Amino acid sequence: MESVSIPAFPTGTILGYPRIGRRRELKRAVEAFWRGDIDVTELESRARELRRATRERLAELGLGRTDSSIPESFSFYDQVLDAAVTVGAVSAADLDAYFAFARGDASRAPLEMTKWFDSNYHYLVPEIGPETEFRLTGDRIVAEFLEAKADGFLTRPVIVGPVTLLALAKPSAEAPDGFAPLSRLEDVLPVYAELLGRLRAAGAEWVQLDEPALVSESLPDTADTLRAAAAAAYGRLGRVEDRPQLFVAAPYAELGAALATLAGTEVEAIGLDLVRGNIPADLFDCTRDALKTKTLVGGVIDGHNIWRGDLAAAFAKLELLRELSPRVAVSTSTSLLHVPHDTADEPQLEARLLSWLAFADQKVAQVATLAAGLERGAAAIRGALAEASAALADRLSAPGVRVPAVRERLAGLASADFERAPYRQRVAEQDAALSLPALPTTTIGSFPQTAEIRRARAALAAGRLDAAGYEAEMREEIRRVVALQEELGLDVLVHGEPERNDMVQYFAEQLDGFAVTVNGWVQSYGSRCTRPSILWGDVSRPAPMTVEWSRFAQSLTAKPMKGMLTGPVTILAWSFVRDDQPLADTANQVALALRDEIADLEDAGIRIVQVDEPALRELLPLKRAAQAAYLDWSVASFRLATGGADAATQVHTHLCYSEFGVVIDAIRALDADVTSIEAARSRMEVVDDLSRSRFDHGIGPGVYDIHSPRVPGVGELTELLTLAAARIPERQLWVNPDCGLKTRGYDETVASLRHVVAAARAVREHVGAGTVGA
Ligand SMILES: CN1c2c(nc(N)[nH]c2=O)NC[C@@H]1CNc1ccc(C(=O)N[C@@H](CCC(=O)N[C@@H](CCC(=O)N[C@@H](CCC(=O)O)C(=O)O)C(=O)O)C(=O)O)cc1
Ligand SMILES: N[C@@H](CCS)C(=O)O
Ligand SMILES: [Zn+2]
Repeated sequence: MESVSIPAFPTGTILGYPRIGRRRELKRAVEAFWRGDIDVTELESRARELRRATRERLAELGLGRTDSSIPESFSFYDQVLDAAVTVGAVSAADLDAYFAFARGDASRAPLEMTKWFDSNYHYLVPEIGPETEFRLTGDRIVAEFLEAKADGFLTRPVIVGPVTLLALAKPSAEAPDGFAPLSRLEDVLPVYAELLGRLRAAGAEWVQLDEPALVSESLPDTADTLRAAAAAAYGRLGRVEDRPQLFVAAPYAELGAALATLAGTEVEAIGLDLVRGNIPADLFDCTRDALKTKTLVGGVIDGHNIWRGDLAAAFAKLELLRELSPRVAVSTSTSLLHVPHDTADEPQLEARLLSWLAFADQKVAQVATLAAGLERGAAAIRGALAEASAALADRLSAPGVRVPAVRERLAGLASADFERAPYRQRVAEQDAALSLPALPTTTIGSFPQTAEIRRARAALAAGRLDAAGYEAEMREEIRRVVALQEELGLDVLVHGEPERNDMVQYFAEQLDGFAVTVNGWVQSYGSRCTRPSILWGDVSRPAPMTVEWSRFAQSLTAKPMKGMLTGPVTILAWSFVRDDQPLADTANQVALALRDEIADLEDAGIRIVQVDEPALRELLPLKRAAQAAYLDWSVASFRLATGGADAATQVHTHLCYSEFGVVIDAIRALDADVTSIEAARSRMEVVDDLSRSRFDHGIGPGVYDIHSPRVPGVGELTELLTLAAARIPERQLWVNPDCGLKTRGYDETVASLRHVVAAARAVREHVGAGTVGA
């Protein structure tokens, strides 16, 4: 390519934008399509309108219309599934087939879903084996580029890069033991090459390839293997003739040694996460020389959090980056997928708090400001930098940010506050208090959140229903759920969590130090969204949060009713958390609030309390060097939350949505009396990990996957339970689904739980007869 014809990388850009829609238009459209209320033409038309509105909005906020600065990052469900479809690893001829991979249908189970790096976004895990045939099958990425072009935009197509796609895939059922999907790199590269050619032919000047796998040390492939793959991939793609310029983005952590690898390839631009990572200082001369020819895209605006932040410091990082290359651009550290659209949608928040925040649209504007600084010099943006600094100073010193009583209580903690009575003593006291059968059956907490429940909550918020009316409806629901569980024959009951909009937001709404949003939706997976709360100040509990619901539920049954709390790590993981003090301190503040709640639950006669920590694995740092310290404080905060519980109170915890092998020791260190854990999709693999680590507390490996409407048969449940019973001593084994039932309907829930109880009874008889594992 002639150097004169190379289009420059835009000075300011973002790695991606929320795609669910400012008012969750995409959620409503795809769910309407799934229900059969709209047809595919209507779905496509609504999606097109959403993409059009997004481009217009981004241009309005300061990104260029025709300079490739607007990323084309739409997806109907998930970007990993999209990339797998594009290269033919998953063959989905139409949207029905596409959604079937995500949600399952009569003929197939859904693809596995797991956490996207250390975020609360979940991607679908493609299955790739030696038999997978790669060919360019999906053309949506080209079509969306052309659609934008027809609207007068020159956008930048975005796709998950080949290394990350393969590194995140799992071996197909046909693959031999030890097979690594990344071994198919050479076969998938021609497809990416062909795609690049098509995009160039369509007029694309830059393409963004997302390669977050390159920053992770937590994937099955080692960092060395991933780097070698990147060298091969971008060596090969760099040589494609007549292609767009390549922008390889590496969000979520520091690129480290992989920066030198990318520098040694033909890619034209490299995206660095400068929120999580630093500008490398110890580079070899050859890398320094190579980087001088690249555009370095500094991800200095945090895509993962909602603070307005220190804009002057961000600009200083860009200036430092200029020492490595004369071509520097500004970007977000990650896609803005993880943050809500616009602070203007939250007029109910205090103006002072609002002035500290930047949601996606404010971050785009920040990018535009810093780009102006890069182009015209710091003086041109001095005012904006000073305003951001003033807001930051205000945040750090505002009332409520540091509350002396909270700090004194934390400072007074002793090691005994993190310890319960010895486990053997607890077992004896709990056995006497609870008299449970062998292999007790239970559920994880939530029962289906029906349309009626959500309507009642919406009516309460709109003032169409008063608090007493709302409470009466929730009590009625709890009555129904308790009666149902009695009828099903479950042993440990739950109240069903109908009163909770979300397992984190519900608590945030009642704790001091948090604010919650009304429209701050963030995609968690597919059409499912959450409104992460904003943890801005010192946390304390003005009043009990769950006690009256649990007391009421317990009054309806003689069986033990589990109190249900969300643990400190998960409350942090699924909120936007203050960044002015160590997470460990914030976690302990939340833990103390939960500790008081547990004491109140005990006083109300609750004998089992579950403290959910599904996000324990999610927050694990991607870099190994940081993992031990994280596990120390996260485990400590759980122990602080539960450490005040009486020996006779049975403390449960629940974990889901991740690979747990790497945190097995931490799970043991939580010292929960019973741990329920996702296991069905991996056919109880986690049970092996646990028994290898000599886990001797109670364990409830989930026996069926609640992510699918499919009702598991008694036979398969019995088989899975038998597998578990062969590895876990009878006194330890509990029987439960993988996770809460809030996203399921009642028909499948009742049928599934009936089968679970039947399977537990069948296996109990075998265990009693001593035949399991024989
Ligand atoms: C368990 N998981 C969770 C994660 N993160 C959380 N913060 N919470 C979780 O439970 N991460 C890991 C997993 C998987 N992730 C999710 C995420 C989201 C859902 C889910 O079911 N989300 C619901 C929204 C839940 C909610 O906030 N409900 C509110 C508002 C409901 C609503 O939309 N109301 C309508 C009006 C209703 C009517 O009139 O009919 C409206 O506002 O327009 C509530 O119940 O009050 C979702 O639908 O996306 C599950 C797992
Ligand atoms: N108690 C919660 C845990 C979800 S991870 C529920 O049942 O929905
Ligand atoms: Zn769960």
